[in-house]
Amino acid sequence: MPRLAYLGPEGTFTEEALRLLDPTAERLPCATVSAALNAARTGDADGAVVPLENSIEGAITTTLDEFAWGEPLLITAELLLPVQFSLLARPGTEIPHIKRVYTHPAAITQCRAFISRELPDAVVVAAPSTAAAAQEVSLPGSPYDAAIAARIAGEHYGLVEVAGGIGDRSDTVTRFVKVSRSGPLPEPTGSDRTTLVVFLADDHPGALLEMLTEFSVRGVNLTRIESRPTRNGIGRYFFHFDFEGHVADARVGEALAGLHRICGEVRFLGSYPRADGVAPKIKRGTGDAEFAEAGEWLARIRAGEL
Ligand SMILES: O=C(O)C(=O)Cc1ccccc1
Repeated sequence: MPRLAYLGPEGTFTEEALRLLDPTAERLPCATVSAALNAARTGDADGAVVPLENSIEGAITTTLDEFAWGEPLLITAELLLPVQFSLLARPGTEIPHIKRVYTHPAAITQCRAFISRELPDAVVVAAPSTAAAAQEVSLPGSPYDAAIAARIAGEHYGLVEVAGGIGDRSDTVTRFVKVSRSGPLPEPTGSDRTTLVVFLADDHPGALLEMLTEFSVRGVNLTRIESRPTRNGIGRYFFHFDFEGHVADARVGEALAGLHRICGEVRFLGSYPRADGVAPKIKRGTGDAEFAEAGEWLARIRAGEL
């Protein structure tokens, strides 16, 4: 039974994602995304589950930066989880009494309309996770009056639901990934995604276009691109890419090799099955058989066969 670290404590959305990704895993709650990833790196856990992006705010930048700067990890699975938020408080609390709210930053950005409509005077403070916020609010003498978290977190920590379904949209989705310290890579399924971090060799006009061209000429469809600061002064960025396909696909392998030739550093973060099962549309001339046939043709002319 694998032991998986996750952003805890019990009752986080990440725990729900972990249970869906691996129902039999032993669960190791950690206080932060970094701590969960470190547990996977050191071997305290066999892997970790962390949030990567959501459909309202986009990237969870702590996770992106860990993937770029920390010891390398391999993404082996992803999950899309619809999330519903509740306002949770100690029994007897009513909305007019709520002056200090505690929750994870991703929940703050996804419940903005409710907060400004129902709690216009409340101070909202960032917590390490939604369940950590619920746990803190449950303590007698807590400086917070309410937490925003999953309803189940309220059940864990003895809070009542003051309001439910408080997200700005009912169809908000968070994408989680499962990572491990090393391979093997998941086998290609025909509906896969690959994730990379790419640092430029040097800053010059067209550097981003050159990278995108490596994908474009091989018919590789991007599904996410982010720029993050290199921490080396203003105006210096590196890039995260998600795209359709598996590194075992010829067009993806060739795109990676092309990036490796022209960029400063390419960090491969994994090829894994897509959670939505969508298969890529393979453009004419970019299928595995066409790459193989072209390679054989080139070998023949190099051998002097006319
Ligand atoms: O804090 C949690 O419960 C998490 O798992 C992070 C998070 C927070 C808000 C939406 C989705 C994930």
